[in-house]
Parts: sequence; structure tokens; C-alpha cells
Amino acid sequence: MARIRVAVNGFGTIGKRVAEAILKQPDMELVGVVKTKPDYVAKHAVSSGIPLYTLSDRLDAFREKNIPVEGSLEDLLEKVDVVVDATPGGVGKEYKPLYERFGVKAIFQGGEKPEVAEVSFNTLCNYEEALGKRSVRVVSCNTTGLLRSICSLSRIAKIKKVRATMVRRASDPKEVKRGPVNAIVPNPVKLPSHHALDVKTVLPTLDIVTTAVVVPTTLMHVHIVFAELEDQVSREDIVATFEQTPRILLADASLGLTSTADLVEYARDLGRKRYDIPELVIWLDSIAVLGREVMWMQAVHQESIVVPENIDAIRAVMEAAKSAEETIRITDETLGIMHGRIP
Ligand SMILES: NC(=O)C1=CN([C@@H]2O[C@H](COP(=O)(O)OP(=O)(O)OC[C@H]3O[C@@H](n4cnc5c(N)ncnc54)[C@H](O)[C@@H]3O)[C@@H](O)[C@H]2O)C=CC1
Ligand SMILES: O=C(OP(=O)(O)O)[C@H](O)COP(=O)(O)O
Repeated sequence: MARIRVAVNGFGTIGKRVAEAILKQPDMELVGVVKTKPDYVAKHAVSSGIPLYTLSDRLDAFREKNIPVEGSLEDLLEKVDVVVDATPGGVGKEYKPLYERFGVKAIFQGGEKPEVAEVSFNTLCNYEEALGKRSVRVVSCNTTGLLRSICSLSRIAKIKKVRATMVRRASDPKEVKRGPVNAIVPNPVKLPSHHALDVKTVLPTLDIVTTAVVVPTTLMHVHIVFAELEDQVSREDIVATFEQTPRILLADASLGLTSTADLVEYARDLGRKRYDIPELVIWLDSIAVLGREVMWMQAVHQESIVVPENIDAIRAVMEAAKSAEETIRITDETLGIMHGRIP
């Protein structure tokens, strides 16, 4: 069968990771990526063999810097079946009419409003809703983390309600203009935070409320989650469910995995590129059951958690895998994504 021809528009934190993940898929071809700036990232992409394109009014800027480009975004869209839009939040919607004009299916990111796409997406929760769609929005990193654990828990229990607090990282490591440097910032002060609404774009009937603060770290987000279940479920069953769910790792604090810094150090020890952790990490010791209430703490590596979902979304819109299980098997094997306990 012919491989799915894919473009990536926007080659930043998410775009470069998704592009590299596409290169590892047996059923996909990375036809090219679009960069706006003729900088070191563009030069490195070229030297890594990634075909580079730019916006039509930027071609000269690349030539002036002697960075070879294959053509414009429009040239690239002529050649592909799917575009992954990884431009900054809100920019993707500006491109939507162009993608439609070229008859190219589009995967958008969580920084876009839900209306940008026909469906908001998380593989474990609603893979089949995205089958054959023209546009899909992969929800943002915090929402992806919440959805993974909620949909895992839903396998063994009916969830009555979820209340969760997001402790958000201040910026990604490469960003130099964001803060706070020395404060904890309610985000927003007026409750609730937007994350629950985003979860509801995938699970519309779930009773969920979220709050958030931003803290001075770049490594990962941390969530403190409380769920009330319709029936009582044992801690053992909850641990077993998380343990058996793809893309969830359980971290054992008694082995020293007590913070996001330890998780990142472990990813470094694994030799993972950019210390990426596309798995959701749940602290084993934090999982507690009080009657029908369950609580746990989980960590989200914001730069990489949505990468596997982007790959699955490509398969979904092209109907190249009929079920979540089928796409997860390929994506997780090719990207080395684990589940179970660390280590
Ligand atoms: N960084 C994160 O933690 C996460 C980000 N997201 C979402 O992913 C999307 C992308 O975010 P990041 O990768 O973090 O942003 P980024 O700023 O790292 O990357 C965006 C890239 O798009 C380029 N760009 C800017 N304007 C463009 C245009 N008009 N056409 C083509 N390219 C353009 C920028 O130069 C940059 O290379 C956003 O919707 C964001 O909300 C989702 C999950 C996590
Ligand atoms: O935390 C994130 O999004 P989310 O809180 O909407 O899930 C992403 O990392 C992007 O966050 P940003 O808008 O602080 O760059």
C-alpha cells in the first residue's frame, strides 16, 4: 500500500518532534516541513536530510542565507495527503482555508480553538470518531494527560466527576521571554481553568472542573487529580488498569523517582532524544482510594506527550488503522513508547 504523504507546517517544539516521529513510521512519508526563519534549526533540518520548505514570501531570505529550500508551502501542499499544522496557537486557523483549497487533510494542535476541526482527539478516548475526517485537533498537553488517565480509569469504573489542579510549567526550555522566574501565578485567578472545557471537547458528558497555577520550571507539568466513581473499586484494580494502559508509566517514589527532575534524569539515562517522555507518568505511591473517591498525581512532559497522538491522528484521517489498538501498536513500537512500571 502507498505510504501516507505528510507535511509539517511549523517546525518548533511540537513540529520538529512530530516530523521526526513521522520519519519512523513504516506507512508514512515525510514529504517536507515548513520553516519561516532561515536559522540554525533550518540548517540542522537540511543537514539531517529533512526536505525544507518555506512561505512563498520567505524564499529569498533562505537563499540569502544559503539554506536550500525545496519550494513554498503551496508547492508542498500539492504533494501531500495530510498536513500536521504545528504553528503557534491561533495561527493554524488562518491556514485552514488553504489546506482545504488544496484538498489536504489537516491535523491541528491544542492551541487552536476546538471549532478549527471536525473533532478534538485523544487516541485512548475517541480514536474512531476521527476516522476519515478532513480535520482533527489533537488536544493540548495537559488535556492529553488528563484524558489518558481518565479514559484508562473508565475501563473499570463509571466516573461520576473529576476535579483536578494543574501545576503548569512556566515555559518550554528554549523560551527566553516567559516567566515567572520567582512566583506562583494562579492561572487564571478567576476559576476554573480552561483545561476541563478542553477535556469536554473529547468527553462532552464528563463532570469535570479544573484549576491551574504556573510555577517557575521548564521540565514538566504536574496534575493533582480527584475522581469520584459510581462504584467502589479497589486500589489494586486501579493500579492494574493504569499499569496495563498504553502510554502510561507508573513511577515508584521508593526507587527515587520523587520529582519531575528525577523523571527527566531517567529519560536522560534511557538516552532519549531531548529527554522526551511521551508517556503520562503517574506516581504509584500517590494513588489512593477513599470509599468511592480516587486520587493520584501525574506528570506531563509538555514538549512530547502529544507526539504519538499526532501520529495516530494521521492514521485516523486516512483510515490507515481501524482501531486505537492497531495504531497504538505501530506508533508505540516505532517510537519506543513504554507502559507499566518504571524502570
Ligand atoms: N509547547 C508545548 O508545550 C505544547 C504546545 N502545543 C500546541 O502546539 C502548537 C505549536 O506549539 P509549539 O510547537 O510549542 O510552538 P513553537 O513556537 O515552538 O513552534 C511554532 C513554530 O511555527 C513557526 N511559525 C510561526 N508562524 C508561522 C506561520 N505563519 N507559518 C508557519 N510556521 C510558523 C515558528 O517559527 C515555530 O517554529 C500550539 O498550538 C501549542 O498550543 C501542544 C502541546 C504542548
Ligand atoms: O500547557 C500547555 O497547554 P495547556 O495548558 O492548554 O494544556 C502547552 O504546554 C502550551 O502551553 P502554553 O500556552 O503555556 O505555551
